[in-house]
Amino acid sequence: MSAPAPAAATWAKPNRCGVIAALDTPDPARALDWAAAVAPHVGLVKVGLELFCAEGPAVVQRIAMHRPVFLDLKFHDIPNTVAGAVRSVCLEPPAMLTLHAGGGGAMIEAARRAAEDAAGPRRPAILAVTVLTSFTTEGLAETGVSGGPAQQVLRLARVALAAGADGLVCSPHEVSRLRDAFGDAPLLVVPGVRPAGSAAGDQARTATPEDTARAGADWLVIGRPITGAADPAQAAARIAAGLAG
Ligand SMILES: O=c1ccn([C@@H]2O[C@H](COP(=O)(O)O)[C@@H](O)[C@H]2O)c(=O)[nH]1
Repeated sequence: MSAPAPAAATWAKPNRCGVIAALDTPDPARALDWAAAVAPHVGLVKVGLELFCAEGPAVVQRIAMHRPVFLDLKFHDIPNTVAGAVRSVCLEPPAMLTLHAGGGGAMIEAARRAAEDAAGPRRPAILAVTVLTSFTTEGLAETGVSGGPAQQVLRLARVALAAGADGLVCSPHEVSRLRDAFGDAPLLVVPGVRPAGSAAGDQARTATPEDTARAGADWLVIGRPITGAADPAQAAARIAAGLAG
């Protein structure tokens, strides 16, 4: 096991684009094995709905022994309820947490305030998920949103950043447009990343790690290309080396 990380690491914008490994499994032992294996090669590890719903908050603390945790539960509810959920997860604050930008400015402001009140300087970064990376233009139109993902991502980003979000979750396809519109300050955390030759699976708006980093991403969220590899540590090391190069 690598050296224990603080239960809640403070977050900051990285100097260079880094990797967050998504530990998507309902099995805590497997998640802990993956976390230990990839820890030397990644900046954070992601606990998402699958693991959190299976194991609850206790698993977050165990995973955080390896790397700081990006808690990706994508809150979306009325402001009062989201503020309560943020206070609950801030009993042991993760490094970053997510909510849906579509929840609106009042919800995001309430989340930010709750995180500050509950965790002070140890508060997690508040990241607003814009348009899920599995959406195509057609899929988005089915939900009543015309104009395509890029336009909607920019619209939601404006709301989220004005309401106090520290950063955004977007696909590789929107990174450079967000940088043009909002500059360097917002954290851009980007799933839908696929090393050359990896299966896209259900991801629709994808690009390679190198191209996504060049576009201006801060963190790449990568799951199956790492956890589905025969050797997850080697897969993570290869991606990290590609970014360093
Ligand atoms: O728009 C989004 C928001 C979050 N995710 C999460 O990222 C990982 C990606 O996993 P892969 O196996 O590399 O596809 C996964 O945990 C999602 O919940 C996303 O994909 N898109």
